[in-house]
Amino acid sequence: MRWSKPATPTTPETWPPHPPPGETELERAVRVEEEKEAKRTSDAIDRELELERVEQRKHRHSTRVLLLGQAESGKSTMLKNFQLHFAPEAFHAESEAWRAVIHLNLIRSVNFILDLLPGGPSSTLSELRHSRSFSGNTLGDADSLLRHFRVRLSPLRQVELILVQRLSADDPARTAVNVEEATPWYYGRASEVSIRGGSGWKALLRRKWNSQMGARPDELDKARQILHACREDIAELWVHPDVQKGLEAEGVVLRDQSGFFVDDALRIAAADYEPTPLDILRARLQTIGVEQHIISVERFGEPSHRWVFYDVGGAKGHRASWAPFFDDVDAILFLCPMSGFNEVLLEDRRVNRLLDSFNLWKTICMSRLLKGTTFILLLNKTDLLKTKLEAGVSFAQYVKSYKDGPNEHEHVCDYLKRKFVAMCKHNSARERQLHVHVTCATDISTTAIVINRIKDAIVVNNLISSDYL
Ligand SMILES: Nc1nc2c(ncn2[C@@H]2O[C@H](COP(=O)(O)OP(=O)(O)OP(=O)(O)O)[C@@H](O)[C@H]2O)c(=O)[nH]1
Ligand SMILES: [Mg+2]
Repeated sequence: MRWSKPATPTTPETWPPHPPPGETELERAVRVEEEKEAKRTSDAIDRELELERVEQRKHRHSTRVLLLGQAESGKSTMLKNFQLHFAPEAFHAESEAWRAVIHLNLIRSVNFILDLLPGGPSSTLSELRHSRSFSGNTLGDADSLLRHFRVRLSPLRQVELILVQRLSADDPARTAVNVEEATPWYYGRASEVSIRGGSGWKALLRRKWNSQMGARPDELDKARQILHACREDIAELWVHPDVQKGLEAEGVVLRDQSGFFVDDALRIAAADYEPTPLDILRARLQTIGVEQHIISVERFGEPSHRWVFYDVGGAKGHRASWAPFFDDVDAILFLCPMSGFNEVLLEDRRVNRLLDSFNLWKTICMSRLLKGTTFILLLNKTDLLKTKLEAGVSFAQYVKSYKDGPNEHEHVCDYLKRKFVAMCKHNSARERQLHVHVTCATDISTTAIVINRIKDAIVVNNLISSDYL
């Protein structure tokens, strides 16, 4: 907020003014009180102005970027890439915290499988049908196999509880039970991992145990030991033909879901597991609300440049909290997951993902607050788009305006690029800087190239708008 100081009634040399001649005792008391009040107001405004100046001095070398896009478009993953690129030491220092998220991703997938298959709490009315078709084994065989895994892997429920408690320990309102409420539960999906509050949870996992945290000092170690003891069973469960058939019968492709680590269970559940940068990029942690992340560029012998990122929750219920951040950013990074053309939103299963991205983009372009802001559009998840098209999923079947365009990756990317650029032109109040990149946010080396281009585009644009160029 900007303050302007009200004009003082006299020049500073004559402040406070001389007492008027013939002033009574009462008039004097009133005048002195008024002068005191005026001084208090003036001092308060001076303090505000000074604070603002300090803030401006501090932020002179900051670039502020707002990440926008629907849930699971890859915003937080792109942010991790910026961290890895600009501040690799800080990125690596956080890998221990990410280990807990990766373990939780893995455990939730396993518990999801056990709950979904016949006999589990989430199995549906079709249970009987699937039990019968469960591998062509007799009903008894299938039942006893699943019972065997459920018993062997039951300690994972406790590990899940410990990790959730530990990750959400700074937020008393969010317990292991209501942490689930952040995302609507959907029958065919493993539940989300979501924690409110920026990067505070990372510090929590590093910090030594204290009595308020609710987890005993050895509990994280214990959780890792239990997971380690279960790893052979997890791997066995996953490759078992009955389990694969059961998931297929339910129409669940677990590999396509965010935070899928079951293929790597033996490595990830190993006692000495250290997450790789790629593991960290693949870890899924749903963003709740708006998180501010400050990245200080690690460069020796140069003054540090700061990047301030606002990473938002993309699900429909979180979008109302985006607008207050619109008027104070240098660039918008908008992500559209191209592979979503044949998917629906998790929070509203009537809405196609690509259509939702189009509508969001249109709304952002039309925003008056953003009329002068540089836009960077990332057409993300290009790898998944390619896999889908190569597997024969028809783009034109879902996007009617594509008509009889070739079902090839390059053509589809080109089409989407043209479509987004045209929407931007059509809906922006005035001409704006728009940079478009096709990305795979889980590919570190290609994303590094894109990040350098983004950096150049934002820096040049800032120089232009500050009249340096
Ligand atoms: N294969 C593939 N996976 C990706 C890509 N980009 C992101 N992901 C994965 O997609 C999942 C979701 O990404 P996030 O970055 O958490 O999505 P988000 O936009 O921050 O989602 P919200 O926080 O819910 O708004 C993560 O597990 C990522 O690893 C990509 O280009 N290719
Ligand atoms: Mg996110």
